[in-house]
Amino acid sequence: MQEKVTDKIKALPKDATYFSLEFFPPKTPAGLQNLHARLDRMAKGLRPLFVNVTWGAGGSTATKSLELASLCQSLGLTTVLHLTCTNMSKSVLDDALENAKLMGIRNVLALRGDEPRQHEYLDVTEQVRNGTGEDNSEFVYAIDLVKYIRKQYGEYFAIGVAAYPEGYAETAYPIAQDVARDLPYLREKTAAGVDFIMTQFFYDVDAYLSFEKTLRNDESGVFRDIPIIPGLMPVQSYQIFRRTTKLCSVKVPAGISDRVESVKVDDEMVKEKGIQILTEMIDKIKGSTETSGGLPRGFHFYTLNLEKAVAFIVERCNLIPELPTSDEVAVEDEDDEGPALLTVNGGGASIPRRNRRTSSIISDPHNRVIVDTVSSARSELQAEAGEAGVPKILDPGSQEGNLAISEGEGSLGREATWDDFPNGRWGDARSPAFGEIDGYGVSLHRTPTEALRLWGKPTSTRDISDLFVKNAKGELEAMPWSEDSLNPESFLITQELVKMNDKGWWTVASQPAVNSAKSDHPTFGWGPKNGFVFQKAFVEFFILNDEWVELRKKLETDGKEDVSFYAGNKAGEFATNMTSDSSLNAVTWGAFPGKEIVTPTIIEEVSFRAWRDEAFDIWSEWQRIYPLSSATSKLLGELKNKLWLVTIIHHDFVNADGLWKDILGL
Ligand SMILES: Cc1cc2nc3c(=O)[nH]c(=O)nc-3n(C[C@H](O)[C@H](O)[C@H](O)COP(=O)(O)OP(=O)(O)OC[C@H]3O[C@@H](n4cnc5c(N)ncnc54)[C@H](O)[C@@H]3O)c2cc1C
Ligand SMILES: NC(=O)c1ccc[n+]([C@@H]2O[C@H](COP(=O)([O-])OP(=O)(O)OC[C@H]3O[C@@H](n4cnc5c(N)ncnc54)[C@H](O)[C@@H]3O)[C@@H](O)[C@H]2O)c1
Repeated sequence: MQEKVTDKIKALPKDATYFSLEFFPPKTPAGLQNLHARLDRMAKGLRPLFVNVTWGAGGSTATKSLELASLCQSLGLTTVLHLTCTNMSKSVLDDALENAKLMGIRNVLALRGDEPRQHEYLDVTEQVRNGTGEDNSEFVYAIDLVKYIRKQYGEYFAIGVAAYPEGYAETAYPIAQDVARDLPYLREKTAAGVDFIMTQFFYDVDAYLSFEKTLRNDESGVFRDIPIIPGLMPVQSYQIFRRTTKLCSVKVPAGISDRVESVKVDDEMVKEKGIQILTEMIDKIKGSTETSGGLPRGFHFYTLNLEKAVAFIVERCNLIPELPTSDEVAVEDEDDEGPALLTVNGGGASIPRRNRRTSSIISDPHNRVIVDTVSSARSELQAEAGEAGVPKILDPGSQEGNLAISEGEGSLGREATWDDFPNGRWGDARSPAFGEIDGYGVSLHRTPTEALRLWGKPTSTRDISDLFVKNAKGELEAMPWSEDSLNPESFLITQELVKMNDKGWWTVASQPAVNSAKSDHPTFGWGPKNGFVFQKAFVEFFILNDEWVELRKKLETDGKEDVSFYAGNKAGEFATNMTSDSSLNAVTWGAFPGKEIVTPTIIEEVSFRAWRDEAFDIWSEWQRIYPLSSATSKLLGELKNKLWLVTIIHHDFVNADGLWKDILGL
């Protein structure tokens, strides 16, 4: 039976610090396998007090979230399962709570999720999935979930809720974020039986401390001695920083934004600056004891399933707890479940020992490197031991070794942090971070009001083409598939994108070819200084079935030598000209002094398939903002069944016009 996080916090000395790590269910099976290794390493090297597992709004990740929660439990990590309550069947909720209990989970973060949808917006399949046949209208706000869990499970679960230090951002209504407006609701929600509060991330520490003070001094007294755990988002990359702060309406104080902006073309420097910024933020919060409620200070990290930045931050801030004494640690046997660890005495170099269960991921090329490294490192170790003539002492704790690996030290560290440059969300599908920005599931990232403002009520394919054309010209800031405006590099191919969209080949992603640019190039640059970066042109777009049949013939004859393509539709049909399902296409790569070639963007079948499903779900998400009987809902519903999503990669990156002129005939 696992512990409640509140009991673990209570057991700490009052002046102690602790931290928690949040993970989301990876999009691909390989991502989950790699997260397993990562979680294991972070559990041993960083020793968080607990971990959180996110939940896709509307129950969209129900199975995967429970799977990940179970993995965390199996690694001995105290787990907080997030749960949302709107737009999903009560039976999904009941199953989740029951499964959580069966797994021994004692902690739930009770959330609302998206705004509840009205009946006239739900189609039949949705009504079945959402259980609108069963009445789930009792769930409108998170407080309803808190009350429900208390009613059904008494004190079994420790219940946490979300709070917003800068005020809740509700773009559906034209009102500014306002802590004072939220306060009565947060008070009521907390009084309904809440044990701890976790906050939205922020970069403005003064705003956070003022929020904390407001809560502690609230005359109701409900916040006086409840754990309030500030949320922190490490700066993983410039793009992710920009995107997440914008999506969550998080303010960035000028001092912080200047520091990140000043190094934005150097990914390593961005990460390093981010580590410094977070370290300073944590130190300031640690130093502010008068609003801590007399409780140990906790910090919650939104990891985005990456490890390097978090490992550095918790180490620099001295948040990693001491190891238990040696008699509390059981020595793991080679046949045990879970990787055991070998450490050279006092040397800080640790070597994960593979066991049967983890051997299945050896088929992954990245992990193959790990295994090779392990065996060579092991023989080095043996040789060393032989020369010295004394056997090395095993240290199964090996916190330092794991920490060094999480921070990227040595060849094992390079393998642990191989996905540390996720340029855009869509790096390598084997990365646990692949394809996500918050782990809350498929979303328009817009409220219905905002979506209507942007995209209106299209009733014909011409209307849809017009929206895509405006987006390609930079006149419309977002489309359902591209939540941000196009990157400056896309303006090199504006004419081509406009032509495609105008003829109804609706583009959602693209890049021009680049036959080498300096890594600090204002438009194409990324990665560390003094490097050179390259790109193959690619374009991804929706196309109507009949036109795809024609285009495919052309690709298979004219383009045979120079292009790879992947195509798929909502019904699950799939087409490619690649001969093996394991072949991949590096479309962006960089050569940097002292480093192997870095390939941050890879297009391959597994990532295409994962994205294809999501891309068609986004059509459904868009459709859902219109009443079911409306012409727009009908149009979007029909279109998603008639379209193919196609990605075409042009390999001859020296010929910058090749894709657009020779292949697509634009
Ligand atoms: C730490 C954290 C973790 C999260 N994890 C997830 C996750 O795993 N999956 C996911 O989908 N989302 C997650 N979210 C996002 C969350 O679901 C959304 O922000 C959601 O829109 C609001 O959820 P809530 O629980 O804060 O809602 P609520 O507490 O219901 O509040 C929502 C808004 O309604 C207002 N309100 C509350 N009660 C009333 C009332 N009676 N009358 C009028 N207004 C009221 C509140 O002031 C607030 O403005 C997370 C957010 C945070 C901060
Ligand atoms: N083929 C795959 O395997 C795969 C997998 C996942 C995601 N994706 C694509 O990546 C996109 C999001 O990933 P990201 O966050 O890394 O992308 P991003 O937002 O960084 O965009 C990638 C590139 O596409 C350009 N772009 C954006 N919107 C466009 C549009 N409407 N038309 C033409 N070009 C556009 C951007 O300017 C940028 O250069 C998805 O929309 C999807 O199309 C592809």
